[in-house]
Amino acid sequence: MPLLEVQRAVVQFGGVTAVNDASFTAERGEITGLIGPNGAGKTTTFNVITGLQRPTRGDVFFERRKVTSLPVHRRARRGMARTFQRLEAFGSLTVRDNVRVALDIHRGLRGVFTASGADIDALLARVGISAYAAERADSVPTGTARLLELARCLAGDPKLLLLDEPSSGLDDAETDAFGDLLKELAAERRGIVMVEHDMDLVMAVCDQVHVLDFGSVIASGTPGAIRSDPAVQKAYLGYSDVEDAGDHTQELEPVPGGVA
Ligand SMILES: Nc1ncnc2c1ncn2[C@@H]1O[C@H](COP(=O)(O)OP(=O)(O)OP(=O)(O)O)[C@@H](O)[C@H]1O
Repeated sequence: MPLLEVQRAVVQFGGVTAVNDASFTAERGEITGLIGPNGAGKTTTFNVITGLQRPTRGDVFFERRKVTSLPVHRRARRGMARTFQRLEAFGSLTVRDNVRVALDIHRGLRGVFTASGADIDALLARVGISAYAAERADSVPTGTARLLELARCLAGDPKLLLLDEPSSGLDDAETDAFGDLLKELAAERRGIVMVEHDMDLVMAVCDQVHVLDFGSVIASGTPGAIRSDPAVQKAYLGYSDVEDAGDHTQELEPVPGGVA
């Protein structure tokens, strides 16, 4: 039984169908990629999973239980954590105090109110931002702020991590280290679902990839299968034929002005 199951989700905003009968799963211990061109419905799908958006139709199951109508905080309490495309840390607090607050909130829910320094240090070290501990969160580079978001999520020891474009702002070396960290987190039996535009990262770390286009899941499979899927190449590159796509099949980079 999958950790997460999205079943025939539909989200309509007036006349716009942002998510169109989308079904997919994510497993414990695996990294699942959710990819697709701009406007494909990825963020809306995340909102449906976490409870920010009630689907027009369809359901979400987490650990076999239907959570479609549960509010965000109750899903969080069951073990879902999410980072946002837009950064959410407290800008005027230090990086260290942001992690402290996150730990206090999560532990407070369990009746323990003081985060130990060692726990904070461990989380900062885990995501590789110890050097920034004393800096204000609004003064650190974007990539560091994204890693801070991840540390804040991990403070709750989540079963499912939903990451919205986590590598944006990271340089190549940081992205490689981040990929290794994701694999470690998955090896701890967490499920990870990642919306990500960096196809090299997606191809390197994901166990399964689901491709959204105009709100529909047009392909699901391993990175290798996805890369050679003609429907995916068409959505990303405007090619309908694998042969036509030529060397671009290795890249899967969205074309500027392509499907939006
Ligand atoms: N609150 C809203 N009201 C109306 N339309 C919306 C709303 N939110 C999203 N949409 C529309 O739904 C579609 C899917 O948007 P969504 O942000 O989920 O796509 P996305 O795949 O995350 O895009 P991106 O890669 O650019 O972040 C788009 O056409 C978008 O304009």
